[in-house]
Amino acid sequence: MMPPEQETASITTATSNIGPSSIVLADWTETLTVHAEPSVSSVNNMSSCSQDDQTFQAQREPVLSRFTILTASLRPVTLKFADVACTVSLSTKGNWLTSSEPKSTRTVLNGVSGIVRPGELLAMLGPSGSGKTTLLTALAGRLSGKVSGTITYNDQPFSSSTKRKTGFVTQDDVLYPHLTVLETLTYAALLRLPKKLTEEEKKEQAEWIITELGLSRCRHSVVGGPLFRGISGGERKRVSIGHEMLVNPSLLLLDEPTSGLDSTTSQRIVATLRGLARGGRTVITTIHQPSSRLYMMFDKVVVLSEGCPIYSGMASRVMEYFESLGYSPGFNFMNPADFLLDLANGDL
Ligand SMILES: Nc1ncnc2c1ncn2[C@@H]1O[C@H](COP(=O)(O)OP(=O)(O)OP(=O)(O)O)[C@@H](O)[C@H]1O
Repeated sequence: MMPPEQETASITTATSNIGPSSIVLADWTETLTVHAEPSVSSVNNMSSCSQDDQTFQAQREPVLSRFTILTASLRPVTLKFADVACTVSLSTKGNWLTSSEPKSTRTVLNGVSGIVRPGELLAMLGPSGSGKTTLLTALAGRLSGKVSGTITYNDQPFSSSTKRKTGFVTQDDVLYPHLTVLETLTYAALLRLPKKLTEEEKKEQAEWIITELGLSRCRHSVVGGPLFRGISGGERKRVSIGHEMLVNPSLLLLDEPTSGLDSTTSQRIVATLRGLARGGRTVITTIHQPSSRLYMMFDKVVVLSEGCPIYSGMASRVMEYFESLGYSPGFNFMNPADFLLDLANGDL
């Protein structure tokens, strides 16, 4: 049921809001702007991936030199995945509860394909257990050995260079509960940024992230943990995203960045991700049940049902595609994400 990728249209949609000078990330309490990024045309005119990247890079350089150290290291990544499958072993040996059983396997992903270019935000949708996290982990290069199919980054296999360009925000973030937001990001900056930067420059980058992600109000609050209260869930997610943003990843993958958050905070986080994508990054996120407002911010979606793709392509074309197959929502104004989840659950 998966349609072919329709790339020409996707690029136009994905980049239509890119401005030449600055990008508003999200409407947090502070005014948030991110440095100048590539012009619309630099991404719109892409024809092949490698050519895309060269054009993109060439047009970025003069602009980048005016901005932060973080932006200057950006290297666009085009991620392609084809026929990705993953099988896991279920039981290997018996224990005192169960008798010894023959080794069995389960296919948790099967035949998933897609492409995400710099400037695009791709969302993976599907019911719980459909394989979203597994696919995200595979795309982050963290499932080697268990995955078949092809996953390439600028037409190359995963490498240590790709790893350096990749940020991965997991569902269960690991942050030190006793540190404040400022301390968390400053220590991360001191440890993770290149040695060629001075301590002052590294601290500046941590400050920059705090402003960009609207964390100024809670900069001196402790992160907290299960045993004592700290910052809110949404702020915590933003600290985790900031932690990965510090190394200015060209490829950013996030597992459920909006889980447990109210719709306004979720919208701000997705707007931030979209802003990061518009800055020339390739951004991929899993998401459970996005509202229609969130759905509209996605450039592309991959919809999984029991590990199999039922759609991979432009977010804006999904209804049109399923209507052409004879599936349509019962009424006019249905959230596309709800419709897709009903389909993936086999409820339509
Ligand atoms: N190593 C493993 N061993 C056994 N089963 C696994 C393993 N990894 C994944 N699975 C199974 O694969 C399926 C897909 O898991 P995955 O975490 O990718 O789903 P998901 O769509 O992200 O779910 P959720 O939305 O609930 O987080 C699940 O049924 C899970 O139990």
